[in-house]
Amino acid sequence: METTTKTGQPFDRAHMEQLMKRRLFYTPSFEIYGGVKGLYDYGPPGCALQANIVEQWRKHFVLEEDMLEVDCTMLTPHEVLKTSGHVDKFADWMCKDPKTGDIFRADHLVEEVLQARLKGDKLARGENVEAEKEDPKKKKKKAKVENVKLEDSVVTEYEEILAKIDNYNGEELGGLMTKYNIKNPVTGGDLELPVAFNLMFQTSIGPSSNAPGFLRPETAQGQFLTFHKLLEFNNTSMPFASASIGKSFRNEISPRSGLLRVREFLMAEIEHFVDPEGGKKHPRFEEVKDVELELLNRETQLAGKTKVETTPIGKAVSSGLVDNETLGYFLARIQQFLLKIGVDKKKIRFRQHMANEMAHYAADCWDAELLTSYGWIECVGCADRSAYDLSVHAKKTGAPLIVRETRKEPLSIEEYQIDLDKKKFGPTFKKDGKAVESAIEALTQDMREKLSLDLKNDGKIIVDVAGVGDGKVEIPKELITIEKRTRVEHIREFVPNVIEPSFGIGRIFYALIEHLFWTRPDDVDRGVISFPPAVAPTKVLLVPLSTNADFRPLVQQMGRKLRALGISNRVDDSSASIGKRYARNDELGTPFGITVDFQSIKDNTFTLRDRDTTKQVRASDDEVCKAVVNMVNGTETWDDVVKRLPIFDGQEIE
Ligand SMILES: Nc1ncnc2c1ncn2[C@@H]1O[C@H](COP(=O)(O)OP(=O)(O)OP(=O)(O)O)[C@@H](O)[C@H]1O
Repeated sequence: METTTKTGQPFDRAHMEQLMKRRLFYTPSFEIYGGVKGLYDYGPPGCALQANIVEQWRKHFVLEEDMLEVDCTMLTPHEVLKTSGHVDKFADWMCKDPKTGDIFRADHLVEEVLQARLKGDKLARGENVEAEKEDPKKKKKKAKVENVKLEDSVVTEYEEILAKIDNYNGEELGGLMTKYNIKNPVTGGDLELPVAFNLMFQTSIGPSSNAPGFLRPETAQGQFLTFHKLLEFNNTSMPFASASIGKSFRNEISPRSGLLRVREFLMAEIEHFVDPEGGKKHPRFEEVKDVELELLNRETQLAGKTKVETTPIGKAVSSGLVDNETLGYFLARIQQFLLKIGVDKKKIRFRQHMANEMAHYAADCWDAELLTSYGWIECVGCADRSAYDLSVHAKKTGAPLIVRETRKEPLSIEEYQIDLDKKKFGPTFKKDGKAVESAIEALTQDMREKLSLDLKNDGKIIVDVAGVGDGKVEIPKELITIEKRTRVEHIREFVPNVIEPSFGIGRIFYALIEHLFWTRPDDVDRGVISFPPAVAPTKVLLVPLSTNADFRPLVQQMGRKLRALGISNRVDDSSASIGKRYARNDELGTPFGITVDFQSIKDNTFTLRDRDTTKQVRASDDEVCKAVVNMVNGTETWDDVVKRLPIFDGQEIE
């Protein structure tokens, strides 16, 4: 998909990817062994950028909302993920070419083939179609674009299918493949119908190999399993949220699009636990209700369209489009976070999940999608997981994953209560006594009402007790009384619902770089990445004007001073021209440059250069450091700085 940079130029993915590789932002893992698809290593600027994104995330969510951060293990026993539903349902649809053994993810294949045919149709109609800039070696595996005109009605059908491509199950995808004659795009051979492929990596824990386990596919389960401990830690006060940052693993069928679909990735997840009664209100919703979001709702997609509506989140919640305040609150906060780290506002939208697309546990779900040259990509999922996870784990283990709350007003409940005459009960039923007693305790209120009448009318009741005699046990009125009484309940028990914003840090990392990458019109070969100072891998480049040894003490002094202030910096004292050295660091997204020149030796003043405008100011070391700290902390912008410090234009260094 063609996107543009901040200067309006077409975004050049090949250029950006080449820069990422050359400057070691990230690189394929095990490359000298030929690499493994979907696995990447991060180099120094990539590590620093990722750490800074995570730091901003912690500040924006964990600190601001007083969340309880946990770090749970990645190795998860089979039983946990069986209970959560992942063993049975965490799967994508894949189809195989029986002749070549090629494997495709079914929804991606249908999407790719239909998109290629639509592109071919445009070509045939003489419309402008963006040229592919992919590596020609990679192109082989892609669906071919052929110059073939389609019927208008077919174009509409294809567009409708693409708008709801995430909503099809395996059978429906198989139907589409048959109907539209979708084959192996490489060989044109027939494909088998889609089958489910579980995405979890299986392993065994311990040497005996009889304790099967998985690498976790999300961090969420660990948070659910510690819910009762966290509630206790939080002085049993609700609502509260836990948070976790850590690696997750998914054995993707066909990893592709660089960092966007990988097999190991960093996730940052929040589990916000909320009382299901009272409409899932959020105490801070007022603060965000006017935040406008671009919303693409379920109905629009089902109608085969992709039109977004700009809507204040307050309105989206009050109209019922977004299910509740807590979900709405987090959608707004997600957008605020993305903007803070530098994502382009014009390239964010929130897309509601369609019914089939929702994960097996979700009640409502919206994805924050970012526009990239690969199209709109889900970078944050925000789901209302209802009480699903806590309920299934509590049922399986008996752990109290519930909230017990003293009622403000005690609740009076009319109910049928049963008393047994224990003295007579034991001798009458002997070894079957326990089983009979349990069966009586399990009787529903409706059954108790009916049996109370039987007791009155017949002087006895018959109860079903599996495994005792013929399964029917008679109990005479001498052993039992059933009466309607009033019980006063002071404590309320409930299973909290969970709203879960789930961030894929790698996807955000990649989309952010695409949004911030551009080239200067006078030097199109050199990229610039306009990271906001807070997330930039390195904040300051220190450059002596030349290799003259007299500059060295001042460079060292400035480096020490910046480090003491917590500002990362790097020295480039190579013999390259100063303009070249700046350009090299524009590629790394370093926002500020400090030059040490002859004037610095005389009066301890330095020039401070802004990456985006290339403008400079000149001031004392203290003033320069203060300006940098303020800009990194976000209390000042470059525009503020140029208003209060003298502009420096005495030297042509660019
Ligand atoms: N294979 C992957 N590679 C990188 N990030 C991923 C991958 N799968 C999921 N994520 C990230 O984790 C977040 C939460 O995961 P979630 O289960 O909601 O994704 P998903 O709906 O399975 O994604 P998709 O439909 O794209 O496979 C996503 O929004 C995304 O940012």
